[in-house]
Parts: sequence; C-alpha cells; structure tokens
Amino acid sequence: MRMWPDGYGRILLDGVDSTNAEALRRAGDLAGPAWICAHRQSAGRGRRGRAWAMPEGNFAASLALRTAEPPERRALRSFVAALALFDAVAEAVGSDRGLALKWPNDVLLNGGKMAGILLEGQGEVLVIGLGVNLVAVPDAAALETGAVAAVSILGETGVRVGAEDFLDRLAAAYAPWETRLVTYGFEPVRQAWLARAARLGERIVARTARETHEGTFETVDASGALVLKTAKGRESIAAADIFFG
Ligand SMILES: O=C(O)CCCC[C@@H]1SC[C@@H]2NC(=O)N[C@@H]21
Repeated sequence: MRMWPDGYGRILLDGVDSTNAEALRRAGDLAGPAWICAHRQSAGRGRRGRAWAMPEGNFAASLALRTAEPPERRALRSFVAALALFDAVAEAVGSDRGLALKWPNDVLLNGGKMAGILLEGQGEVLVIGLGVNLVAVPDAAALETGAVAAVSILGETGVRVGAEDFLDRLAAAYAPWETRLVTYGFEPVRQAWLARAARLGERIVARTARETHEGTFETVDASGALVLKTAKGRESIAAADIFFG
C-alpha cells in the first residue's frame, strides 16, 4: 500500500465487488486510515440496501478509518465527505457553479445527483464510500420514482476527470475537513455544509420508511438531523429520503 504525506494510505484496484465491502474485509490489516479505490465494481452498494451502478470511467472509493467514536458522532462523517466531494469537484472543473449538497449525503450538479455517500461500520472501523458519476450516468430505470435525476461531471461541464486524478483531489480535500471535525467539532462543518445546501428555506418532502413529512427546510441541527417547519411545528428528522417535488 502506498502512503501519502497526508498520512492516508491508498490502495488502487482494477475491479472489486464493492469498495465498501473490500474496505471492511481489509480493515483489520490496515495500519492507519486508507483509501480503497476501484475502477470497476460488480456489486456496488447504495443507501437503504439499494444497488449502486457504476458505468465504466466513474469513480468508486472507500475511506477506512478506525475510530472509537459513538455511532451518532461517526454519522457526521457524511457531511465531512460531502464537503470534500464538493471541493474536489470544484477543483477538478475549475468552478463551484451549479454544485450543491443535498441532505443527508448527496452531491448535486446543476440540480442532478452527481455523487452519493454510503457509511458503513464494523466494530471500531468506519467505512465512508463515495461514488461519483465522473463520465456517465446509470440507467434511468434504476432510479426510484421521484428521485433526483442522475448527472455526470462530463455531461454537465464537458470536463473529463480520470478516477486516479479524482482520488488525489478527493484525498487532498478530505483531510482538512476531517481535521476540522476532530479539532473543532461539528459546528464549523455544519455551517460550511449549510452554506452549500440545496433548497435551504424551501419546501421539501422527507420520506422515512413509515411517514412523509412536508415542510420548509429550516436547518440541520447539531446532531446532523434535518429540521423541517411543518404544519405541525418544527420536526427533527434523523434519517429520510428527500424529494424536491
Ligand atoms: O445511495 C447512495 O447515494 C450512496 C452510493 C454510494 C456508492 C459508493 S461507490 C463506492 C462505495 N462502494 C460501494 O459499494 N458503495 C459506495
């Protein structure tokens, strides 16, 4: 494994089932935090048990971190990862125009979903999986009804970014956000995330497994929960899928 000055290892694979699965398998052998990146995934995993399709040329990587933090603190890494993705993409295309963050952990470009994040854990290991549509979008049939359409960086900006180049940019962008979280806590990360949030102050729909909440997106609270102002009052939602309508 190559080590980089930021102290994060890098493992580059041609193909794997899922970089998250691979990171969990290798976690016990890793001496420190490490990025595991693959050019191809045969069984990419998305949120809520969904599959994550990865057309040729797109980006898949997982960061394996060891942490003794409680689950609610670990979950805040999705905001750190989203900010790192935002910065890495802005750096790669030379502009942050059209980039926005969608709660809880998607990155939008010109209103379409360009990247997703999946956190998984096992004991003291936290795996942060990031998938980015660098050059192509998955088949629209794979999308849930009402979900934000998928877009690619190439399709929206005309800029072709290679996966290894993107890993360098992402790793460089991730390290300072991780340091901010560990040093100063969630507040600066929360503020930075809110400054890049999609649909803040607008009406959105949040669907959990059992309920649908509709209201104005007020903020994200100190625990990372979505705060909606609804007809019933202020509601804090820890996990949901968001629809813009
Ligand atoms: O549903 C989502 O939006 C999250 C998608 C996360 C996909 C990435 S690709 C790299 C890593 N490996 C996986 O199997 N999933 C994540």
